[in-house]
Amino acid sequence: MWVVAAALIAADGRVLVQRRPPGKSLAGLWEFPGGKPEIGESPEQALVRELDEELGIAVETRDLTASAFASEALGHRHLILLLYICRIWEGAPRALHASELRWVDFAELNRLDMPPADRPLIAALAKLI
Ligand SMILES: Nc1nc2c([nH]c(=O)n2[C@H]2C[C@H](O)[C@@H](COP(=O)(O)OP(=O)(O)OP(=O)(O)O)O2)c(=O)[nH]1
Repeated sequence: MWVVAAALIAADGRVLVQRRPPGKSLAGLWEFPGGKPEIGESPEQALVRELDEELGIAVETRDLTASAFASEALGHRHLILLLYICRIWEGAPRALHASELRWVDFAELNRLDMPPADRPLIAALAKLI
């Protein structure tokens, strides 16, 4: 399973995370916004679409910087999670799919309950920003 996700980074260095809603797999855990590419989409096109659907923001593919990936078993599937950094977007993110959004610094990011694939990504992100 391939998933693309974005670390949106605000001017003050905080990162946006969203909470997975009840009824979904991994409900209640915090994640980077994103999702699965559809057939025929590039990873960057998929992420632009997901950020529009999930947060209502407009992002240009050129403003997505490929940054890190994680490879983790997830139940009986195997997840490859591609993380992009994004610092430029239009609009104010709203929780259109998530139960909650939060802008967090790295100390908070490390304390949040996130899926296992996200742990190594946070460590990688800390070195990149
Ligand atoms: N967007 C996102 N997904 C993540 C992260 N970490 C992580 O393990 N995932 C997993 C959760 C989901 O299984 C999958 C993303 O799928 P999705 O959000 O598009 O769809 P979904 O919840 O319906 O997925 P699922 O029920 O098939 O697991 O990737 C993350 O940081 N961001």
